[in-house]
Amino acid sequence: MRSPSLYSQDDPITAAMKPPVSETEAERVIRLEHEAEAKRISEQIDEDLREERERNKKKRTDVKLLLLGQAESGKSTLQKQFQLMYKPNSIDQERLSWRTVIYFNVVRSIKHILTTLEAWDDVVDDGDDNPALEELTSNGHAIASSSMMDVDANGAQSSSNASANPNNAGAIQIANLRRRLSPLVEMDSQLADRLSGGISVSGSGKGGVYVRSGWQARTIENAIGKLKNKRPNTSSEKARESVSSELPPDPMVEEVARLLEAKEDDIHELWGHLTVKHMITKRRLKLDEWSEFFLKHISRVASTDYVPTTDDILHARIQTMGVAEHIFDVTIHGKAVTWHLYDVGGARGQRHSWVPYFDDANAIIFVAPVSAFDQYLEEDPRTNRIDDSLQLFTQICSNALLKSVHLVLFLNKTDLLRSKLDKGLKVRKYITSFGERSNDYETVVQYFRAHFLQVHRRNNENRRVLYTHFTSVVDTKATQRIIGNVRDSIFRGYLQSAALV
Ligand SMILES: Nc1nc2c(ncn2[C@@H]2O[C@H](COP(=O)(O)OP(=O)(O)OP(=O)(O)O)[C@@H](O)[C@H]2O)c(=O)[nH]1
Ligand SMILES: [Mg+2]
Repeated sequence: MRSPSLYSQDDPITAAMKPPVSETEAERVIRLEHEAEAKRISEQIDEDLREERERNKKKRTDVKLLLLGQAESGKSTLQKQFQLMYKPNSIDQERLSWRTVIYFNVVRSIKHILTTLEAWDDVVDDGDDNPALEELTSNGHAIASSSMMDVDANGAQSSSNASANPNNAGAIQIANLRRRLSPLVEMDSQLADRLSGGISVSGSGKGGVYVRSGWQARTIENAIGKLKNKRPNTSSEKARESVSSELPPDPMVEEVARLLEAKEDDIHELWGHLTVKHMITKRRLKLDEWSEFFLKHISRVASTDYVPTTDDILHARIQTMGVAEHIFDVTIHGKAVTWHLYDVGGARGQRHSWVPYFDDANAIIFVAPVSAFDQYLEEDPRTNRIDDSLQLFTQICSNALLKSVHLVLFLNKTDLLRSKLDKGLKVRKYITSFGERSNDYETVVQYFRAHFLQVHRRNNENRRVLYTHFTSVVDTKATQRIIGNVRDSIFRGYLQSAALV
């Protein structure tokens, strides 16, 4: 028996496909139409399959990088550095939306200063340190924020504090400043609402404001436009115009800008006031790094045509809620690689949202702020921040889902550590195990590094390498160099593991 060939007349398929002998012209046209449609569908399927193959191929060159670490460790700031390096235009596009955050940072800082001063009756009494009050303000922004409520609800209380010390000129000056600054301070909750989109998250310590991924796009719609109809005559006006929009300005944000300009002298006076300086020296008033940064630059920030600089954006503070994905196309040694950067919220209440991202992560940068040896968690004021970082790092190193992930450790905020040590802060006062070691920068960073290395060693069944870097992620030049190194080493590790699959 002959086996049927493709051309064989006996081939049942060919036979079935053959047009009937009695086919009319009209039937022939319909048949050809059907055949053309079938061909189109078949080609479409082929094309879909080809695209899917392409997508899968691309997927294989996608690198997933998680930024992990406690709140305020610097993850989002590091993400901004990636953005500056690989998508610089996007920073320009969202530049104006950072104005709202920076205004919020300034208003919150002023509120925090005034509240803390009020807790001390607006005076520094060198001879009479009240241990109860010291306890109240030294350890807790949370405590400070609860007394903030009293100020808001009862503004008159501030002047009564001053009248209780009628001979104290400083207290009267501060009471007057509090009264004059109150319209600005009262904008705090509206700014918070604008940024969080009205969502409040419990357990955010000092009343922190969380933003979800994509908040820039939402706030930028409200933040642009003020000078739209004016001819640009300064570089900042030009910068505003470069972000074109037909959307109207946000009257609330413009009101804050107007108040800041009107109150600039008062803010200067408060920031330079002797009582404030004394409170800082005596560590009764603890200011966050971004508070100091923006209060030092208040003349610039308070000007009506203020446009945040890149340095301002790197110093701005807004808490991340959940997990924000950022995608960058990076060419490494001539190969196009898509990087997915996951910037997570680091507060304890946010950490549960990290786990779904562990499954297919290629690499982790764990960010630990080494300057935080004298600081405690917002969420739990009994836990020292370095302790929390070490505990969290232990969990990451020992997590079974992450056991083959490339691991990088950033010992961050080294600039702030240096300045704290220069001011004479003693590590052993907060970390007793530091003992009698020398309190200089090199000894301190190596001491902290050794602790992280020990955690890694004890949780390292797979003998994976830990890459450590001392960083200050607000320093663009240094950070971008480190990002380049990290990128290459992650990619090398990625290629090796891909080759094993
Ligand atoms: N001086 C200095 N400031 C830093 C450094 N790293 C971060 N900061 C500042 O610290 C603040 C907190 O940084 P973020 O990047 O928002 O912290 P985060 O880890 O994203 O915090 P969450 O989103 O709450 O988890 C910001 O105001 C940053 O500008 C640093 O190395 N040096
Ligand atoms: Mg963040």
